[in-house]
Amino acid sequence: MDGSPSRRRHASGFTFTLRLRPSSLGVGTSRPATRLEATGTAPGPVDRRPGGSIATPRSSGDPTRVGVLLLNLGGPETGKDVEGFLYNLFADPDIIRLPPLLSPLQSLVALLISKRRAPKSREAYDSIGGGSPILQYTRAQADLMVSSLEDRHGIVARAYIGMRYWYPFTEEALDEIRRDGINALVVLPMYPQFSISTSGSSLRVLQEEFAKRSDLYGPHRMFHTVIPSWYDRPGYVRSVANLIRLELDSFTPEEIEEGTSESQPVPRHVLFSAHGVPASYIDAGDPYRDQIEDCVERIRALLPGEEDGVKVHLSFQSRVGPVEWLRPYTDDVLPSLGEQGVKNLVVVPISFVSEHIETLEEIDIEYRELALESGITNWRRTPALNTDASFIDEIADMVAEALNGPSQSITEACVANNVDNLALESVSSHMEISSAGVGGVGYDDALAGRARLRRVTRCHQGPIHGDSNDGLRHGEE
Ligand SMILES: C=CC1=C(C)c2cc3[nH]c(cc4nc(cc5[nH]c(cc1n2)c(C)c5CCC(=O)O)C(CCC(=O)O)=C4C)c(C)c3C=C
Ligand SMILES: [Fe+2]
Repeated sequence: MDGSPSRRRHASGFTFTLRLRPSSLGVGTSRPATRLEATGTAPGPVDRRPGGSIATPRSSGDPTRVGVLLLNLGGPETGKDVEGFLYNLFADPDIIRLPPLLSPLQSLVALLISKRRAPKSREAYDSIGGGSPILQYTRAQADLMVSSLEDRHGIVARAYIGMRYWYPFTEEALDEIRRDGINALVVLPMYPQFSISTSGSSLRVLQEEFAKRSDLYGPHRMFHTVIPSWYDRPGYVRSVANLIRLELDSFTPEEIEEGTSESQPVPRHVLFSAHGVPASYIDAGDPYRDQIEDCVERIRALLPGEEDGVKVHLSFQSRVGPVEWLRPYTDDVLPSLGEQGVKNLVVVPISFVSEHIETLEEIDIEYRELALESGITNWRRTPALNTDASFIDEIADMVAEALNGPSQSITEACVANNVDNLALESVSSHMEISSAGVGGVGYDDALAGRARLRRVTRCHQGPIHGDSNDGLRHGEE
């Protein structure tokens, strides 16, 4: 933006003007800043219309104060956080959804599973230094995005981090947003592809908070818009492709020769390893697998093809518990590639934009070991995008476009992505809970095996989710 007013037309025909003005709202910057200011003039009740852009709440007449809320999963910072973090994760009905009759037991189920899983999980965190780096990376991304937003678009904004399962929780971020008087909020899940279990779950929390306090978060006080997924953004796709090309180029002529045989004419292989979800989520309308496949295809199009000696594969990692997850599983694909004579492999953690336990431990330690045992001798892994400059600019561009383009409310984003289409229907009267056989998501077979997810069509316009757990959340005072 160049400081001159830019006009946008709402789908409904209402026009308002965004103008840049000097301001002191900059975060972490001492130079003269500019403020995105909306100068919508028409009086009236509410100027956020479906499909319209973010504009100033009419009743206040305040200048627009822009906030960007980055949503992420969160992770334990030390070994003693692990059990509480796991409890919060398994208490989330978007991770384990019990049949309605059993939903009062969600906390108990979460308690049993988190207790059982904690030692193994703690060991994994110990192997990467004792805690998750996800918050540090998200903070760095937030700070750099704020600078890029100002440098590239002249938009001064504050960034907030809302984690789903550990500090700083989304509710804390909302407190800050309110204290800072933010009245135009862009909600950006740090998951490129939408899943009901990740972005959907975080949006649910926001929706609940907004519904509880419509006096604070209603459109007369604060407009919001959501960027539900962004796996198809050319800048993001290019950034990932660039990282892969760097790794592909690092194979030496000797390695290329070693990787070329009669049984394996393609010397270099790329394995996109996406976080899995239970297969039943996809049956219930979770767009995640389609978005992963589309994303991989877009990146593949920017890489050398088979004729240039590169072959691309996709698999799914990190499954938990006894239910069927998206296939093929990464731990099946690695041995299979080894059997096919693959020697040179670049693994790409495709659903993550920062390093954490599932890149640093699961891929770098467990899968690497499996690959080497399987005969894949020359192992590479692309780093997560982390603070990659072109990626940071891309998220800043997304935010700028979201502020100026048609808005999408949380409810609209949830409905468009089938959030709340999951409900468990128990097909058994046998509903005992036992920790025996609980291997992860596995509340035991009595629940997992004899219950199935079914598709329901329920589109809430108010609070989209009334059956939250009992309010007990580990980590909270
Ligand atoms: C796209 C990303 C993710 C999806 C989809 C997802 C679904 C999902 N995850 C679990 C269970 C666990 N996830 C855990 C950690 C974890 N998961 C993601 C991302 C996605 N999860 C991240 C970024 C992290 C790491 C956070 C960190 O600490 O760095 C864990 C805890 C680790 C462990 O004990 O293995 C569990 C458990 C389920 C059940 C699920 C879909 C239903
Ligand atoms: Fe996960």
